[in-house]
Amino acid sequence: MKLIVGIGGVTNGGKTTLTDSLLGALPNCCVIHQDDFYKPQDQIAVGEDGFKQWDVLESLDMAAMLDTVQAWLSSPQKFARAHGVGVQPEASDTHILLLEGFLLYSYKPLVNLYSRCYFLTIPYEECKWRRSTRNYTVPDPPGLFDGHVWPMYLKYRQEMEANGVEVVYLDGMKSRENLFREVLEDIQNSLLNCSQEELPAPAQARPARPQGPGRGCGHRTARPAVSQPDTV
Ligand SMILES: Nc1ncnc2c1ncn2[C@@H]1O[C@H](COP(=O)(O)OP(=O)(O)OP(=O)(O)O)[C@@H](O)[C@H]1O
Ligand SMILES: NC(=O)c1ccc[n+]([C@@H]2O[C@H](CO)[C@@H](O)[C@H]2O)c1
Ligand SMILES: [Mg+2]
Repeated sequence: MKLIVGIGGVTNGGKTTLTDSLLGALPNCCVIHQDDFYKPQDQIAVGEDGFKQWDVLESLDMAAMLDTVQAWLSSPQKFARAHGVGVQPEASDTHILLLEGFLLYSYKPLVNLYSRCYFLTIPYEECKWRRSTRNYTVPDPPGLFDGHVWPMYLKYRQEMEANGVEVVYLDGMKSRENLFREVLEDIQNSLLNCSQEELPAPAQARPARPQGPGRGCGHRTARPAVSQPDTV
C-alpha cells in the first residue's frame, strides 16, 4: 500500500517541524520538501511591487518535484534505499511519502495523488512574528511580508478552496506535541482503513468509497479484479 500525505499550509505554520516528527514515527516513510525545488535566484521574477516573487508557483520547478514523486511511486523501495530510509521487514508492504511545502495544493498534477491533505494555519500576527525570527537563504527585505508573502498566501488559499481541494485544517497554534499526536493518529487510521480495504471482499457487497483528494487510499498495488458472484 502506498500513501502520499501532504503537509501544507501557511509559511511558518510549522510544516517542517511537524514533518520531521512524523518522519521518525511512521514506517517506511520518505519525504520531499517543496522548498528544495526553488529555481535559482536569478530566475525569480521581480514584480511590479519591486519584490522578488518568492511566494508564487512559477518560482518553483514543480515539474521536477512531480518527477521525484513519480520516482517514489514507481518504486518506493528503491527510493527509500536511495534516500537512506531503511525498510522495516514487519511493515514492508506499507510505504508512505510525505510532501511538505507552502504551495502543495495549487499544482494540478499533484492534487489527485494525495491520500490525505493537511493544511496548517496560524493568524496573521503570529505568522508575521514567527517569520521575523527566521533566516532564509535570501533574507526578507523590509515590507516583504505585508507586500508579498501574506497577500500571496491569501490568494492561493482562496484559489485552493474555490477549486474544492479537500484539506484537513490544522491549528498551528497548538503545541508541537499535540499537532504531532493528532496527525500521527489520523495517518495511522488512514493506514488501517486502507489495509481493511485490501482484505478479500466480504460476501456482501460494500458501497463504493468516493474517490478524490483527501479521501482515497490511492496507489495501492494493482490487484486482480475479484470476480463477481453469478447473479443467476
Ligand atoms: N506548534 C508550534 N508552536 C509554536 N511554534 C512553532 C510550532 N511549530 C513550529 N514552530 C516554530 O515556528 C517557526 C516555523 O516553523 P517551521 O519551520 O516548522 O515552519 P514552516 O511552515 O516549515 O515554515 P516555512 O514557511 O519557512 O517553510 C520555527 O521557529 C518553529 O520552531
Ligand atoms: N528556500 C529559499 O530559497 C527561500 C528564499 C527566500 C524566501 N523563501 C521563503 O520560503 C517560504 C516557503 O518555505 C516562502 O514564503 C518564501 O518567501 C525561501
Ligand atoms: Mg519549512
